[in-house]
Amino acid sequence: MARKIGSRYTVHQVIGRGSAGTVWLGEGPDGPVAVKLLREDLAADQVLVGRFVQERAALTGLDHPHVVGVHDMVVDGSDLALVMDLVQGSDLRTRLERDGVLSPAVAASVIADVADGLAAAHAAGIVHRDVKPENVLLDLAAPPGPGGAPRAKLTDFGIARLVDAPRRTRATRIIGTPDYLAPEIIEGLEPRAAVDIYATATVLYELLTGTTPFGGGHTGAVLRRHVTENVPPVEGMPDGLWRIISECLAKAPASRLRAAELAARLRALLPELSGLGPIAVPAQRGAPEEVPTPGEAVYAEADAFAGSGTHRRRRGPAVPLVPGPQPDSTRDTHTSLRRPSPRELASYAEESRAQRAQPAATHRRTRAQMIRRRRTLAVLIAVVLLLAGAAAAWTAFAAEPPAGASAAVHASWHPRL
Ligand SMILES: Nc1ncnc2c1ncn2[C@@H]1O[C@H](COP(=O)(O)OP(=O)(O)OP(=O)(O)O)[C@@H](O)[C@H]1O
Repeated sequence: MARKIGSRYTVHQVIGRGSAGTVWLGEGPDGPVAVKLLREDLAADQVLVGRFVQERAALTGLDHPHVVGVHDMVVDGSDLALVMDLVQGSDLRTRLERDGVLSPAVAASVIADVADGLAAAHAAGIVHRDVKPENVLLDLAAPPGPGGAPRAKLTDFGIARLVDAPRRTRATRIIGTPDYLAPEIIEGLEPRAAVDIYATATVLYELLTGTTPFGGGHTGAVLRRHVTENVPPVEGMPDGLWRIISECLAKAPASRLRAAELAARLRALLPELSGLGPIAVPAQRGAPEEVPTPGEAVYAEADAFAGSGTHRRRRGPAVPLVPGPQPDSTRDTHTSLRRPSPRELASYAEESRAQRAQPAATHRRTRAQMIRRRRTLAVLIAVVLLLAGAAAAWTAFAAEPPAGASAAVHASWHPRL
C-alpha cells in the first residue's frame, strides 16, 4: 500500500517498528529511502513538532559514514516523518540475538565505527542519549571492515531529545533505556557527551558477553547498580578491551574516554584481537517476566530520588501508527514508568544482590561454578583411572588376585560421577 509523505516521498511497506514510530521503505527524488513516521500521539504534540522543526538543521546536517544520514524532516498534516538513508542490513540487536556473542575483533570494529559516528555528532554539539544495539544498523551492502566485521552506522540521533518530556516536566523526567543509562542521568544531571560513551561501552560489553554489565531484575535495581556498583572483571576478556570498558564505565563522566579516543584505542587493539574466538559464556537464562528487555526504551519520571512514587511497568506491542504488518519483533514497545522512590531503591538493593544475575552476574557465578565442577570432575576421573590402572596391574601381577577388585573400584566411583 503506497502512501504519500509530504510532496516528495512515497512509502511502500513497513520495515520495522520502534517505540517512537514505524519505519517504512520509501522512495524520494534521489532514490530509495527509509522513512520513520512518528507515532500519532507524538505527531499531535505541538511542543514536539516545534522541537522537530528546531532540530531540523542539526539533524539533517550530520553527515558521516558511520551515522545514518537524515535527509529531510517532514511535517505534513498529522504526519511527522524523518527521511533517512536506507541501510541494507539488520540492526545490531538482531545480529546479537542470532549469534549470542561476537568475537572480540568484530565487536571492537563495530564499536569503533559507532564511536567514530559519535565523535562527529559530539563535535556538532549533538548528544545521542539512546545508544543501544537497536540503534546500530549493520550496513551489509558496504565492504566489510577488518576481520570481515560489518560496517556499523548509528541511527536515531536526537530522537530521545525530540520525544523528551515537555519543558515544564523535563527536569523531573529521564528518557532512555535502563541497561544503558549513565549514572549521572539517573542522578538528574543534564546528559552530556559522556553518557553516550557509557552506553557505548555497555554495548561493547554486551557484544562480548551476551549480557549488559548492570542489567537484570527490577528496573529500580538496574538504575541503582548504575549509580553504586562497579562491574567485576570478566574471565576470558582480553585485557586491552577490559581496560577500555572499565574506563568508559567510570561513574565520573569526566574520567571516561572521549569518542574519538575510544575509536582510536579500539582500532589500535584490532591486530592483537584478530583470530581470537568469542569469549566462552554459558547459555543465558531467559529474562524474568515483566522485566524490560535490555533494549526496551523506558520513559521514566524522575521524581524517584525526590519523593514517593508508584512503580508501574507496561509491556506490549507498539501502538501501530498506520495500518501495516504486525511488528516483526517483540521488543518494540513504548514503556512508561515512574522511577522508584529512595525507599524503593533501597529495597531493590536486596533484590539486586540476590538477582544481579539476571543476567549479568549470575552467568559469571555460573561460569565459576562450571569451572569448579569441571576441575572436580577431572580429579575424580584421574582418581578412577589411577585406581583402575592399579587394579589392572594388581590383577596382572598378583598370583591369585581377589575376584571383582576392578569392578568393585568402578562400582564405588561410578555413582559419584
Ligand atoms: N535507516 C534505516 N534503514 C533500514 N532499516 C531501518 C532504518 N531505520 C530503522 N530501520 C529498521 O526499523 C527498525 C525499527 O527502528 P526504530 O529506530 O524505529 O526503532 P528501534 O531503534 O529498534 O527501537 P526504539 O525506537 O524503541 O529505540 C530497526 O530495528 C531497523 O530494523
